[in-house]
Amino acid sequence: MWKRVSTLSPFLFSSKSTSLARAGHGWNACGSPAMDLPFSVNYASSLRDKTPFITFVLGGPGSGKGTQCEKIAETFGFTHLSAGDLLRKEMNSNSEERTTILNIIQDGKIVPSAVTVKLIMKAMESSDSDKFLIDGFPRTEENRIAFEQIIGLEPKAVLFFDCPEEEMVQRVLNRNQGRVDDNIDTVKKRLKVFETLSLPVIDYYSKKGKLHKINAVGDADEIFEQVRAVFDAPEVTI
Ligand SMILES: Nc1ncnc2c1ncn2[C@@H]1O[C@H](COP(=O)(O)OP(=O)(O)OP(=O)(O)O)[C@@H](O)[C@H]1O
Ligand SMILES: Nc1ccn([C@H]2C[C@H](O)[C@@H](COP(=O)(O)O)O2)c(=O)n1
Ligand SMILES: [Mg+2]
Repeated sequence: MWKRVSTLSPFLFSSKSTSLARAGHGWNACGSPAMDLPFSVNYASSLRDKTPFITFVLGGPGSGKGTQCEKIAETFGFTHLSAGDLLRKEMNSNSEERTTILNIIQDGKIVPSAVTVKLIMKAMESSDSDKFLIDGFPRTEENRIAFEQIIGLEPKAVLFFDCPEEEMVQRVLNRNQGRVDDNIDTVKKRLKVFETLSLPVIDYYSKKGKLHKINAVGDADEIFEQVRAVFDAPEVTI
């Protein structure tokens, strides 16, 4: 059963739109926690009524999150939402936030949570699914807290793809999908951000007993067998 973790603050129910300028209040691109959400949303309550099955998918850059999410979605019927893909789509739109998002991604940093959570929530709201894989989120404690405050739900399970840095670097540099952050300078920065800001989130879910650590080295199909065991286990009833 889903646990509702917080009462939404009154300011979540006004009708203002978001902008990175407003998001700048109380938040920063490096992920320092701030509790005072800078924008307003009014669609979280319908999401909470759906009480969807949420799995967060974590791991460093190039650890194979996207690759494994595709297999999980196909096998177990989850809807795959990649936070990075949602941000790239926003970056390539005529959104007033596109340049700021581009600069943050190119610099290997983390986009303010207000922006990312809003994109995830919109995607969840516009889907009929009740099972979501949220790939690459939460990347920071700030991300995690913002999701809890705005959506009021916790993940049922958290996957962590554990991969050595050298392997991640090689995979990213060989990816060849034209991503602005697939270069050695940005990858080094992303690895540092992963270590300083994302590992504490992984530690948080480990302490809560929700973390499933997957050895992300080897053939993608072999890795998926470890993932399959997680979703086949009786304690993770989908
Ligand atoms: N087990 C694997 N062995 C070798 N290469 C892999 C493996 N899994 C994925 N790859 C390749 O490594 C690259 C990175 O994989 P993927 O995009 O799934 O990682 P990611 O964790 O989503 O990365 P990012 O956080 O940068 O989005 C891709 O080119 C993918 O095809
Ligand atoms: N929660 C997130 C997820 C992603 N981003 C930004 C910064 C990442 O380097 C970039 C690419 O994400 P990926 O496709 O690797 O998951 O997108 C973020 O700021 N916050
Ligand atoms: Mg990815």
